Amino acid sequence: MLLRKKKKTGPRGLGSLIRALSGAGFSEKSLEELEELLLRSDVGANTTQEILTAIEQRGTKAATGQELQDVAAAVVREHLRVWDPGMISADQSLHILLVLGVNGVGKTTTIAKLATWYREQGLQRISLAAGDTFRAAAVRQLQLHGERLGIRVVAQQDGADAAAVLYDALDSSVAREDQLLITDTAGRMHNKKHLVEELAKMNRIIERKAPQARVTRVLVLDSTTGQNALRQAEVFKEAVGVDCAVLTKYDSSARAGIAVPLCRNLEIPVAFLGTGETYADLRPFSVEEYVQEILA
Ligand SMILES: Nc1nc2c(ncn2[C@@H]2O[C@H](COP(=O)(O)OP(=O)(O)OP(=O)(O)O)[C@@H](O)[C@H]2O)c(=O)[nH]1
Repeated sequence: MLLRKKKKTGPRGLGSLIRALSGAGFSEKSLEELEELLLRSDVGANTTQEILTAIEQRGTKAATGQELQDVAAAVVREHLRVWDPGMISADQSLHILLVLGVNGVGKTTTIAKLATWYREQGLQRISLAAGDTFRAAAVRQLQLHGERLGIRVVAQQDGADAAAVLYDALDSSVAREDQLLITDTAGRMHNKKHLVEELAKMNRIIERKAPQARVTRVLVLDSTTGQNALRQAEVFKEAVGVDCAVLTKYDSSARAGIAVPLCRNLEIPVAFLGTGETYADLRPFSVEEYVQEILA
């Protein structure tokens, strides 16, 4: 695990398709092809239409390929939102990341990557809490990451109450003066009532144990799953609220456009992109880089 680095594939061909519309390259067929590729890349129907309209308004006859690409880039750029990971820094007191997401999206790996990233930013006291007690394997997996990274993991026996894990973790995090506590949560999205109750319970415990702590709800989404990921975001946002998202498997997604509808339709800013399977494969979300890559 966490050894292979996957090749980047990209959505892609979007940029060359747009550039090729310039001058004599324009045809209804090539415009349709572009529409299809935009939709397949998951940027969303409204943004797809906006890009097509902007290109037509710019006029494909006179514009260079690069100018058409710039027009498309401007549309995409306008909708993107960033959550600044620098909001958590070494000179602040306890910040709690509640990590949300359904099983299989890369949640556990992302927690390990976040811990690695923040440690590299100079945070010295970081703990992890194995709050996905619904799945025994998730607890073990987090413990393994913690052992490999030399980062403390608070866990209880299988089937323990997630809130009890957080209770313990907060006790020790406050005592150790942790700067960051990253808490896994169970991702049973199909049971919205349970999701709400679990998060409400966690919030009450934080309120009681660490009222000064700042809390950020991070939703982990698998960027290869397109509309599914958006649906998950919708449910989590409605049930418990979401402050920012991490999009995993960006490296292996041919359609990584979901940051656009995520920001645009659900108003969830993106914090990081997961770019591979090693601990170092986490990149703060940059609008410019993303726009360049989507339209490469
Ligand atoms: N290529 C790639 N793989 C990733 C990324 N993030 C996670 N993975 C892989 O995705 C798989 C699932 O990741 P986990 O962290 O186990 O996912 P989880 O959400 O805890 O899901 P379960 O453990 O299946 O419930 C693992 O094989 C990870 O190595 C990423 O950004 N890029």
